[in-house]
Amino acid sequence: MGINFNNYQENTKYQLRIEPYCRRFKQPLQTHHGLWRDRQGIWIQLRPMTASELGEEGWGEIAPLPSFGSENLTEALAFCHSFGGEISFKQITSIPDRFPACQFGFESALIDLQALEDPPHLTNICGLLPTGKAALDPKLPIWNQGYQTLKWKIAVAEISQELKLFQDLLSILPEGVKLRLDANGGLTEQEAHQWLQACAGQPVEFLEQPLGVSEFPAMLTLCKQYQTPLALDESIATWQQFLQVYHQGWPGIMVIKPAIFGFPSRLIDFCQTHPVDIVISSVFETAIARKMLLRLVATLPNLDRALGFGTDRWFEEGIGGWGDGEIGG
Ligand SMILES: O=C(O)CCC(=O)c1ccccc1C(=O)O
Ligand SMILES: [Mg+2]
Repeated sequence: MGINFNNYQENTKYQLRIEPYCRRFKQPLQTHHGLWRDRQGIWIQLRPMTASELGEEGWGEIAPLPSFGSENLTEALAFCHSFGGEISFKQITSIPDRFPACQFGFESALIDLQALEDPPHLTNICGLLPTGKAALDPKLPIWNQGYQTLKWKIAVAEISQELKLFQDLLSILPEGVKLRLDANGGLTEQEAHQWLQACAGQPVEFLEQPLGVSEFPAMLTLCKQYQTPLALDESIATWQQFLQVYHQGWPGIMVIKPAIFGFPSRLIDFCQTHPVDIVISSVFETAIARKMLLRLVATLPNLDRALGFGTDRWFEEGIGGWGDGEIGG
């Protein structure tokens, strides 16, 4: 199923409401990009201005991530305000590629207006461990929430120290659980070799973005040298980068963050016509964007890998798309 907007909707103008938000994490997240304490973004609401078959209102969320190449919050907010409280279907489908988070937010709101059924709840989620030694605390709730896949950020401390922590982590990893290691582009080539050697024979699903965006050829080489699969994230954060990497024949996994990837309809069209091994991942968006992500998950073919939605449990209140129950099964 692609996304078809009916003619009725194409001729519609919408009243636009803009609501910036800020949500704090329970604890900051340490990554190679730095320390992250809260999530700021914009909720938007569209209301058709003429009588229509559509719902009365549609919600979308703009959750920029400038460190991955999207517009920043100030740019997104100025863009939203430039419409003076009214926007047309044509204006939405013409949002330029330099506003990928806005493309996602506005098209999500159009899709929400079609009043489709609520997307299904999910179970195959990858949990997000705290960074560093904190992951080793056996009292962390995450160890008892039924996750079959857990992500751990690396490239934040000195490598020999991290490799030692990795061994400790492996020793407490429950039977059958797999790890995803995310370096956020922070390793040197030599360190990437050290990590991939340490991963041999271990329950590691993949190593994500070992090297920086400019080092694509080196990652292509690494892919061929080790059993542990590699995944690209920062390298394919924008649509243009994604297409380039795809056409250069990347044989590994691709982590897609729909909230910063532009129009959801474009992603659906691409995945329905090209075989790709993708992981859908969160950017700490809230429940409104999450609803669109769940709709995507229900629509995209061949999504066999756990979803990178473990970010929900980092917020103060439950905003997840699957209630407060246990995950897994
Ligand atoms: O993908 C996941 O499992 C969790 C999400 C995650 O790691 C993340 C969240 C926000 C910004 C960047 C990243 C990342 O994958 O690097
Ligand atoms: Mg990543």
